[in-house]
Amino acid sequence: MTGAPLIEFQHVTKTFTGGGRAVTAVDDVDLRIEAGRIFGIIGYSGAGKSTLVRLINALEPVTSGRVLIDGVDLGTLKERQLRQVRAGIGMVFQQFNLLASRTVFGNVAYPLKIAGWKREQRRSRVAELLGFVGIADKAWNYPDQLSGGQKQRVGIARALATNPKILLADEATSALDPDTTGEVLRLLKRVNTELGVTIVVITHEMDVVREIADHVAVLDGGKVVEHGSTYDVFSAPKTGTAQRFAGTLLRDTPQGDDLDRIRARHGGRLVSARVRDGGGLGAVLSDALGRHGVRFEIVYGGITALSGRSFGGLTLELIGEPSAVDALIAELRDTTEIEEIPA
Ligand SMILES: Nc1ncnc2c1ncn2[C@@H]1O[C@H](COP(=O)(O)OP(=O)(O)OP(=O)(O)O)[C@@H](O)[C@H]1O
Repeated sequence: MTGAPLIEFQHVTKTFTGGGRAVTAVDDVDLRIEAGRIFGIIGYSGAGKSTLVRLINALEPVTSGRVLIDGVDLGTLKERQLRQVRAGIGMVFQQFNLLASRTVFGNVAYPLKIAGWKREQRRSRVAELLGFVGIADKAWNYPDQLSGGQKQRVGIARALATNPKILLADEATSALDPDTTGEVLRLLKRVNTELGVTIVVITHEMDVVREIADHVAVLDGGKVVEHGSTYDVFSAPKTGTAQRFAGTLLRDTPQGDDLDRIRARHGGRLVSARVRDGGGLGAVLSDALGRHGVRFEIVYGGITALSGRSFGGLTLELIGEPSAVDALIAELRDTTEIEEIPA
């Protein structure tokens, strides 16, 4: 996975004007999405996620900057060439957007028909796709006879029909219950690993990012405020927005009433330490504690995994001579992200 990114934003701004006012939905975004990734774009409502997607599939022109797909600047293309680019990009929607008057087969065959596939080719391609998404037995059902999860499987099969390189999933699981969400996310993962499709997942749900995204960008007010590997961004979030999203995964530091209750029960000094994969906090602690003659008790904590790597926080009560506790904290600071909770 080297070379030019499959999708690249270079200083992209998108401003909507109308009714005498201007809204900058995407604000000077620089972003590279490499081929083969499942890339999450997370942000609250109004952050500019849908606009970003519409710029990728050239449904909207940029106001300034460049969007490149496979190295080609979309701004330089004529409408006919843009249609070709769009044909290489599949799209999955929150509300599925299936044609109610057509069967499952008819819905999945539709883009093939438009692309001029012959009847026999269409038949075998649709059969193959329905098998892949696991609803071959529903081919002759209509959308209103399907569950939400089944409808989204149809949506995914339809999006994949013409063998796109890129799949854009805009809140694709937001209308589904947690179990069904899990099934659809596992299917998207197979689309990525088995078919090699690069997936851009737009979501406001941290669970979706955690489940499938290997890389992520956090969008806020039209700007990318943090981006990187999902583990790096959410195990050590820097901005308030990323911290709030990370906080929905794990409560690892005591706050408010929890902290008051801990204080009431523990008279010693309290420190909170970050736990990071490979950080070796346990070994560092036991070694330093022994040497300084300080005892400890774990009073609060949470550890979870992201992309198969653990992170979290532990709050310890340190019990010992004040000078020994000071020396211990000073020593731990060299190797560990540790903070004393003020009394
Ligand atoms: N066609 C448009 N005309 C005017 N303003 C728009 C248009 N599309 C989006 N906006 C504005 O741009 C901003 C970003 O909207 P966008 O839909 O991209 O955000 P979002 O993160 O996808 O939010 P949501 O999750 O609520 O859809 C909002 O302030 C929105 O009102």
